[in-house]
Amino acid sequence: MKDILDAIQSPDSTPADFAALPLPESYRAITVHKDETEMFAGLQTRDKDPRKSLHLDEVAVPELGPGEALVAVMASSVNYNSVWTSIFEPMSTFGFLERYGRLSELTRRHDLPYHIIGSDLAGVVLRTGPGVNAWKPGEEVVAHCLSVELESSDGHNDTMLDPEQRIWGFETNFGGLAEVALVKSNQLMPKPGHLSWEEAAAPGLVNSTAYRQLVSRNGAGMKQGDNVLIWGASGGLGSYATQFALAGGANPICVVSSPQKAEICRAMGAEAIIDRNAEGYRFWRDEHTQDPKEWKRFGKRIRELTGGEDVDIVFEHPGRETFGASVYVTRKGGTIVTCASTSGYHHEYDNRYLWMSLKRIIGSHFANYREAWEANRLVAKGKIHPTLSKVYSLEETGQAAYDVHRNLHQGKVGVLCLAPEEGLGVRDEEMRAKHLDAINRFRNI
Ligand SMILES: C/C=C/C(=O)SCCNC(=O)CCNC(=O)[C@H](O)C(C)(C)COP(=O)(O)OP(=O)(O)OC[C@H]1O[C@@H](n2cnc3c(N)ncnc32)[C@H](O)[C@@H]1OP(=O)(O)O
Ligand SMILES: NC(=O)C1=CN([C@@H]2O[C@H](COP(=O)(O)OP(=O)(O)OC[C@H]3O[C@@H](n4cnc5c(N)ncnc54)[C@H](OP(=O)(O)O)[C@@H]3O)[C@@H](O)[C@H]2O)C=CC1
Repeated sequence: MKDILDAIQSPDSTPADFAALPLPESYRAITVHKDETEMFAGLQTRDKDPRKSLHLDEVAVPELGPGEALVAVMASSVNYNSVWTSIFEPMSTFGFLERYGRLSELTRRHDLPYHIIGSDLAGVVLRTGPGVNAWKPGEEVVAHCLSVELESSDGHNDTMLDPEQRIWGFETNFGGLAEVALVKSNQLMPKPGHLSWEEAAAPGLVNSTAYRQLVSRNGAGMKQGDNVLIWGASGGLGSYATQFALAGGANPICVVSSPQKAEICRAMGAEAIIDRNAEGYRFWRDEHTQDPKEWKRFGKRIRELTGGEDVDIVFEHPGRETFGASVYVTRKGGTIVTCASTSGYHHEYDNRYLWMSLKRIIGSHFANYREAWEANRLVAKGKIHPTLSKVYSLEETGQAAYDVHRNLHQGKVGVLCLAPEEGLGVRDEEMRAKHLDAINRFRNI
């Protein structure tokens, strides 16, 4: 592993040097264990502690198949799907690995008693499998997390519709929170040269998801001037949705839960901000009953901020807690676009406000190949910036996931894998200098 790191850090290394480097037999990786899936039985969701279930293990390097690449991972990031994996909710991810393992001789590799997690990476290609021509050892890359087989025509127009669509590092093994990762080569994209390893690893999953959900015609198809209500506007998804809204000439109405988070949204350029904590919205009177008066109070607040307009789009992900309010405050003909249900997946809303006002609910999930590429291109062009706040070592991944689980973080939380320190891997200092303030906006707050 040391030789690999030395090659990555040497400016003189050539593709041939990388191709000639022997692969290690094993590497360090963050895992959950199949024999521990019941460890939190009986606990409330918030009390399930990722620090207890996430392990740092030495694991074997997987066999490389056709169309695949092994990547030396310099940095990764924590996504909420890793939190779900670590607390075994809504189900253990080992069921996904077993199902994938049944697909073919080659996919059987994924069905192991340990699951190497992580759905983002920035690093360097070490080896490519047969049939890979577009990528070579030594190339600096990021990887998006869409894994598809594309054997069915269902996914040939929109790769998210492939019946064998999976999220790498969540529904497949050999993810990015590790020193080495196995990906399909069409997950690879060029690493933006003006970013460090940990900055480059931060946007991938959430940036691509927010792009499809908000910008793409497969999602809400946001246009100039749209009022966009963004829940968790300084969080993982929300910090990119806010940037897309601002960059696309829309008007984000950012919902956050503290003055500090409100300040971050202001620093990004948003003006309409709601501190849901300070304003004390209680959309649920009790576990079973919502309070439409609170929906209305929330709607009035939005109208105050927009000069009397309702929102064209709601960028939804909290789910049960907020969904009734989201449907209510959407304008006639508007769109609620949802990609998650952090607070509960059984939503309740008053359907009269949906059908009588001709609103639409759109389900959105990650991004297709093209959308992920377009989202990465915007980062590479300095139009969208990483929202990295804090960086942990690989050993500390449990703590990093705990922070995200307990909503103690801002934006994105990074993890150094092979990178010995922060700030390495920048290749375009001139471009970086132009965007430095924006790149550092979330740091250490
Ligand atoms: C990029 C980052 C993303 C995120 O962070 S997202 C947030 C994290 N993700 C989640 O929380 C989602 C986790 N996944 C799940 O909870 C489950 O994954 C799903 C609920 C999505 C699906 O459940 P399942 O049990 O895996 O799938 P089924 O489709 O219900 O299949 C079970 C059996 O039911 C059959 N079936 C499906 N649809 C129908 C139908 N319409 N009529 C009759 N049968 C149906 C299937 O074929 C299959 O059958 P057979 O077991 O024999 O293979
Ligand atoms: N389908 C897909 O492709 C994807 C789905 N997801 C899912 O989306 C969800 C969010 O992910 P991500 O943005 O990375 O997570 P983060 O935790 O980084 O951000 C979410 C933000 O939502 C806000 N929030 C949380 N709970 C509530 C609530 N009950 N009511 C209102 N606001 C709330 C919080 O902001 P504040 O406290 O400031 O209001 C929080 O910071 C997760 O469930 C994740 O699994 C994520 C990426 C892709």
